[in-house]
Amino acid sequence: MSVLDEILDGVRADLAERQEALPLDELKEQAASAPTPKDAEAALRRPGVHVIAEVKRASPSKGPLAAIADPAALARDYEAGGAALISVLTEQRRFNGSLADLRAVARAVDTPLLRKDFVVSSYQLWEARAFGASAVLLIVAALPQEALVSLVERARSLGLMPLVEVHDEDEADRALDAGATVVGVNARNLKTLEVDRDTFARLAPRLPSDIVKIAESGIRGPHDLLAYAGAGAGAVLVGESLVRGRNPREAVADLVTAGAHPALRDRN
Ligand SMILES: O=C(O)c1ccccc1NCC(=O)[C@H](O)[C@H](O)COP(=O)(O)O
Repeated sequence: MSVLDEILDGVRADLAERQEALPLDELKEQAASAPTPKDAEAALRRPGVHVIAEVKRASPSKGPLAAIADPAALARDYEAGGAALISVLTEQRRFNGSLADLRAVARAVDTPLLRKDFVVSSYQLWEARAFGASAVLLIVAALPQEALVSLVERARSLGLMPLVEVHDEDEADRALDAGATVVGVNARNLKTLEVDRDTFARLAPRLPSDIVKIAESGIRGPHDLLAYAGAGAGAVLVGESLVRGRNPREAVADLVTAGAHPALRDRN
């Protein structure tokens, strides 16, 4: 069984418990009283190469990364550093995240939030909406095509931007067929967990120019952002190097400064 399959088994079990505890109708009522989602895609389409800063406590590849006792305080640092979006990992078993983290961050910042999880059901989209997200991650490798198409449409109908994540050529084609307009290329192979920073440059030419292209994983600092920018990235998604660093606000600001270089301004 692959790491992704193991994660998905846990996600389905946890989801079944939450669905048992809170029927969909009640969750929909909570979503209806949540604030209107922000326009995450517009934030990514502004000139420059943007930073999506991630609240990430642990990962399958590295184990514990950072305690993050106060995710809201970390998110405020990310916002002060200029992050265009903040990603909050809500998967519990392997990433030690939660929907409570998402809610705490939503109450603390104005920056649009990405719910980063392993979405397999529209119930999780309603949760994302109810807990304050403006965007959701949809991983092509985790979804049959029919489900992907339906979740892309449903996310949009709830006002959430679908960020569709791919790892290879076939998945990139599936993302486009599903109507994705924002595509993340994850350099982390979900079978081996190894990071190959050449993946983005290989897949980017396959994605039309009007697609927002996000380079995900393994970004250590401005030099990686600039390399991804050179290969066509409109944004980078960064977790580990921010949560392990000494000053997340400064680290985000350094990335944002690199992404705002005049040579990169007119590319989106
Ligand atoms: O991070 C992992 O080990 C991982 C393993 C299996 C599935 C997903 C995984 N990570 C999710 C992500 O995509 C990253 O959190 C995100 O791209 C940030 O990556 P990094 O900057 O390398 O922490």
